[in-house]
Amino acid sequence: MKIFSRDQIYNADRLTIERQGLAAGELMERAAEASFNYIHSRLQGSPTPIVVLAGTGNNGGDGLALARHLMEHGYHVEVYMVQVRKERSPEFLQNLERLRERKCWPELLEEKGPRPELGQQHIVVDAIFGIGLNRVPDPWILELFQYINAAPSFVVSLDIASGLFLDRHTEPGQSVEAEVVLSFQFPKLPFFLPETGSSVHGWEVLDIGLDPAVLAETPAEFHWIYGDLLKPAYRGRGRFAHKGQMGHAAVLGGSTGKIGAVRLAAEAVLTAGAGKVTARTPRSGLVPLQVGLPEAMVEVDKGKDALESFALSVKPQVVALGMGMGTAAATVQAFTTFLEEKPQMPLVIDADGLNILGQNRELLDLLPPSTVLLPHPGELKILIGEWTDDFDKLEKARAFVKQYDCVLVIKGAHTLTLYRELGYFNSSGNPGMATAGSGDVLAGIVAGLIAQGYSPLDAALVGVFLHGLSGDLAVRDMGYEALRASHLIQYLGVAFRQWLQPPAPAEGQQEG
Ligand SMILES: NC(=O)C1=CN([C@@H]2O[C@H](COP(=O)(O)OP(=O)(O)OC[C@H]3O[C@@H](n4cnc5c(N)ncnc54)[C@H](OP(=O)(O)O)[C@@H]3O)[C@@H](O)[C@H]2O)[C@@H](O)CC1
Ligand SMILES: [K+]
Repeated sequence: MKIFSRDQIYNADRLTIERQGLAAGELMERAAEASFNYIHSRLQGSPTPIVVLAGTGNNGGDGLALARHLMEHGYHVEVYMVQVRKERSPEFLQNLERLRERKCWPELLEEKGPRPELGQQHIVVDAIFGIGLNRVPDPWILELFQYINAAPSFVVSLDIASGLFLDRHTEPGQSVEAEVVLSFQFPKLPFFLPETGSSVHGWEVLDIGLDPAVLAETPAEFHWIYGDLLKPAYRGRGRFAHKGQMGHAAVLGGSTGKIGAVRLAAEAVLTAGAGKVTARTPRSGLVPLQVGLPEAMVEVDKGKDALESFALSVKPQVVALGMGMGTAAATVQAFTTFLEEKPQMPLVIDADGLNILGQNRELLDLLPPSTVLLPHPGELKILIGEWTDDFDKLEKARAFVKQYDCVLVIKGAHTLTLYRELGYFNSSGNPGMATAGSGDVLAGIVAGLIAQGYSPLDAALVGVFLHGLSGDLAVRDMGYEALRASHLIQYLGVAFRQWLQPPAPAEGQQEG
């Protein structure tokens, strides 16, 4: 699903009005109706008091229109106009008039004066600012945000949590914290970034019927990725498939005490469907790997505790390297020689492979095109340098991807894959996956998919998604705490099956 920028949203809004011949206020009415339906389907007419806080622009207008629908359905609604500025948008005024016609006179909420009571029983609709926010709000408005955040009420924000900038950094504490954001037509970029995403506990995209042709023809820089979008990338296998056709991946890494990382990655390669895996480790890895993973072929290096050569006697379709590898001088030299000899297959690089690249930056120029790099935030810093905030991080990461023509997978709550000009946020996964070895499993899955013929970008997107889905399925049985990386491999088969199931019929439809 596309994530539009502010200009793109305003443009889609304008073109929809033109192409569909809509009257002024029609889109606002659709946004309000969709928000009403969301709230009404959950409250079912219960006497929960609802406090609507409306700014003076179109986001405020959405709030007023929603208040009208709620009142017409018998809800108890208190409406406040937050005087964020003197000017009022025409559609705000139109909806204010409609409320007054229904004998509702919203109270003005200004710098001075009382604040509404916000108790545990209240639902607060935050319609103070939408995507039009273009400067830091006045101090009294920031205080009002804090007042809302300190209240025990359930906060529903319209379109975006008020105070969050759509396209730049928001300082902590300068926005409303929403239990749920009802986001019109698209999710918004700040939902996915760790610094701002924490003010949005949940979000729902509500369709307000923006013109489908406009949505299709507008290119977006960022996308939100879920399973159905990835299905066309699936490469099935024919009835006559044999292991020689299902691909061969090599996993290079490990050091004494960290052989398990190679074992996890190699096991994930096979569980992701590759026909064969060869693990190359120091000599200390031979016994644990042969015993622990009988399906793997093992090549041992002359180095006892660390890899001293990357020279493989086999010709795999992909090489994954770096997990548990250490950064011993001999290993750095081996990695350098390997890259200087221009490897002819795609590479997947993780962990110490990334640390070595960051500390020997001339090696970055030797990476084959579309190499997949899988940094966690600490490794990312080594690659792209320090960043001041998440937007700065995005900019630096995108410049890095452009310079080195790589697929950069930034691991985190919404793992972000960057390739060429585009970014893809993943939708699966959970905090239980913040556990040792989780990254080794991901690297193995991605390599296993490339071995089977997936492009490096598709392998990264599908791999990240399945890894997260596997975590989501595993957590149902064992909870966050007990989840270990091995479970991610164990549940991978169920994750594949769930991914490939036909979509569930929409509500109200019968399977036929
Ligand atoms: N696009 C769509 O598809 C649809 C959009 N809809 C809704 O419209 C919303 C966008 O509405 P909007 O453009 O009127 O902006 P909004 O956020 O209400 O702000 C109002 C004005 O406040 C101002 N301002 C900015 N910062 C400020 C500050 N710190 N302190 C004080 N003032 C400040 C700034 O004006 P300025 O003062 O710069 O002239 C700004 O224009 C969108 O989020 C969605 O809810 C739906 O109705 C239907 C379809
Ligand atoms: K809002």
